[in-house]
Formats: sequence, C-alpha cells, structure tokens
Amino acid sequence: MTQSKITVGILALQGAFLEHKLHLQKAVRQASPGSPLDTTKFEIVEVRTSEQLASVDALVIPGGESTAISLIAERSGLLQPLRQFARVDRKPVWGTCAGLILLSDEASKAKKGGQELIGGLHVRCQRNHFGRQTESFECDLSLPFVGDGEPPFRAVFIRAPIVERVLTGADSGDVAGDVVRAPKLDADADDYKITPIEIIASLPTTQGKEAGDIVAVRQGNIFGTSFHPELTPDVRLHRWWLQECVLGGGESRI
Ligand SMILES: NC(=O)CC[C@H](N)C(=O)O
Repeated sequence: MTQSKITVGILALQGAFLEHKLHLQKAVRQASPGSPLDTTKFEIVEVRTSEQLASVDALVIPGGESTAISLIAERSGLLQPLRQFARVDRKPVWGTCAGLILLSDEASKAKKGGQELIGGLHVRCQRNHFGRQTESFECDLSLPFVGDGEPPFRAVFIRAPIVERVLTGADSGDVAGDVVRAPKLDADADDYKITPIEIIASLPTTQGKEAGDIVAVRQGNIFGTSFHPELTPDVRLHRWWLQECVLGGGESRI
C-alpha cells in the first residue's frame, strides 16, 4: 500500500469491537521508533454503514455472535458490500471467533436460514466446537512469527469455532445437514479459491483430544483466528496484522 494514511475499520455491529479498537490504537502507539507502524499514520474507525465501509482500507470483524452480526449486517445493507470488500476487492480483513465464522466459505453447526456468511476463506469452520460457554478456556499458543524468541501467546477461546477442514476444488451442489455456505458471487475472481491457505496455528499437545485443532488460518488478504487476542493485554498479534497483512498486502511472509 502506498498512500500515506491508512484507515482501518472495525465492524461495530455487535461483539468485542471496542476492545479491538483499543488494541489497534495501542499497537500503533507502542510501535518502536523506526518500525513501519511508527512512520505510517493509521486512523482506526468503527464501521456500521456501507458508506463507512467504503472509506476504510482494511477491516477487523470481531468476535461476538455470528448469527446476530450477520442479521444486523443484512438489515444494514452491509452483507454484499462486505463480500465485495473481502472477496472481490480483496482488502485486508481479519476475523476473530464469530468473525472467522462469517469469513468462512462454509460453516457447520450453523443456524440454517438464520446465518448468512460473508465467505472468502475457502475452509469449513465448525461453530461452538468446544461446547458451551462454560467450556471456554485459555491456552498458550506458539506464534513464532510475531517476533523472534518471543514468549507464547495467551489465547482466549469463548464458544470458539475451529477450522474443521480446508476446502478443495469447486463447490458442488447443496451442503447437507447443519452446514451453510456463502453464496457464489458473479465477480468471484477465477483464482480466488486457489490462493494458498496457510495454517497459522493449531492447538498444542497440552489440549489433549483437541490437540492439532486448527485455530488460525490465512488465505491471501484474509486472516482468521478462533480465539480473542483483543481480550488479553498482549497487542503482538494486532501489531503483526497491521504490519504484515495491512501494510504488507496479500503477500505472506510467515
Ligand atoms: N466468541 C465468539 O465470537 C463466539 C462465536 C459464537 N459461538 C458464534 O457462533 O457466533
């Protein structure tokens, strides 16, 4: 990206949008002298309308309740503009928890008829994978790309989804049972589903039978995490996203 001022939006319809805003502001404020964040001017704004969406260069979709966010987005006339933003214009987007669900091309354990997806990440995620609210947990994740020799990242999972599988090939027919799928767009770029999907983080062996579950992925301009990095004081992941995904565009350097 070449312009001098970059506007980062947080979809502020429901959920933990304020926490993301504060984290992004803190990540920019704490940037060390000489780092790219320090020399670039970021504006962090809340997004509730399609006009506001049109004015931002990158977007965070927070955790919360994916059914509520999709319903409000639909009523606000934001669903198609969000699809355009992520899938056609391919601007940098980061979805956390409910945001990851909304950005997935398919979601299982979904509310059929009550859950519209934005799509863009060619994966099937499973909602509420770990069970109910009382099954929420925290664990240490190794995210070496946030900095050399850095301590693990404390990840907070609240009724979190996981990436159940990476999808391959074209969509074929209806999906069965409790699976919903993002609609196809006329303007879907031909190569959009073959942009490689990177598995960024999986649960460690300390998580027993859940070890290996995929909890962070990236496909080009879209980054998704099952956990809530905005609910710990740690801003490393926000700083990394701004540097690598927003300033760095769609190119992965992990
Ligand atoms: N913390 C969260 O964002 C929870 C997501 C929620 N379980 C959903 O399906 O939307």
